[in-house]
Amino acid sequence: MVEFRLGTRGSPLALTQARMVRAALCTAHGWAEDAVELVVIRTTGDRVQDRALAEIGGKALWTKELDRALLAGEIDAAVHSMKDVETVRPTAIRIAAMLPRADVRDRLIGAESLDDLTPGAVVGTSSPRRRAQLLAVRPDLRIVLLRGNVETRLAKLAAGEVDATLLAAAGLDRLGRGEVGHALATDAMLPAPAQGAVGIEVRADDDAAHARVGAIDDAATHACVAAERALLAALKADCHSPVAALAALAGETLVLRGELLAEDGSARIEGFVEGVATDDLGAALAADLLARAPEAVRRLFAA
Ligand SMILES: NCc1[nH]cc(CCC(=O)O)c1CC(=O)O
Repeated sequence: MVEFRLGTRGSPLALTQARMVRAALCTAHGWAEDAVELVVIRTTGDRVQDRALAEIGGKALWTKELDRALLAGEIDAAVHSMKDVETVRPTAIRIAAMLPRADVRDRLIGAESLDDLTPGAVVGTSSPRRRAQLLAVRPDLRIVLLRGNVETRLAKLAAGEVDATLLAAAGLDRLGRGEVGHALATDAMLPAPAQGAVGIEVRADDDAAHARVGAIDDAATHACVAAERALLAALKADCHSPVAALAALAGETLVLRGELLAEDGSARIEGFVEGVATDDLGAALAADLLARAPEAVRRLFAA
């Protein structure tokens, strides 16, 4: 008997993550696997493959159709890569849980390290953050747009369309491609806010779904990702902004690192704050970074 309907995108990574959520729910509640039905929903981001996502209009590319299904009662919860979830969500929807976070790092594929990329190498990415971070250390690189799901990007690399690319370790690992590429230390390449985290959203008024999903929440991941998202929110930025952030918990203390970049990598402002995990940390770090950013960078944010 179906106890719970879980909405997900249909990409191989999304499906893998949805299956992980299903397994966690079944374990937590003693359900058989068929108690959780996976409902595949196609999003704008899945449909439009030929343009930079930032161009399509940015917001809600991966969430709008799942939001609609959730609010219409067609699904009880929606699974997302938290990295792709806007900071401002409909008030009728809330994040009920996050799975334990995976490897947060980016992997470089096509060279052993950033230093090993040949002069003028062509690196494919559709992420303004990765583009800016690459150019900050290697202004000689040619950064070109590379889109598609993880397997598509790897195929384009294999076909010689680009010399190298960067992908999240989390996605590669979850797809069983853990052998691909070389992980970059977070000091060299701070990840995107919420990278490696899978979140589950429910309707704000659905207390039953909230309780069921809340049972699988990883509190440490949730606190760290909330802090990273608070920084992004305070900057009025989104996943198409040249912003990196990573939080870590040491006991009760949360350390939030962040980075703003000029789109061409010509400026890079880094900082960190620490304290009790609240939204104030993100706001404090945003204010500090903006205060130290040159006008050309500040203009990109908090507009
Ligand atoms: N923006 C696409 C996206 N959203 C989540 C992941 C990977 C999994 C994750 O970071 O949680 C990816 C691909 C990538 O950046 O390599």
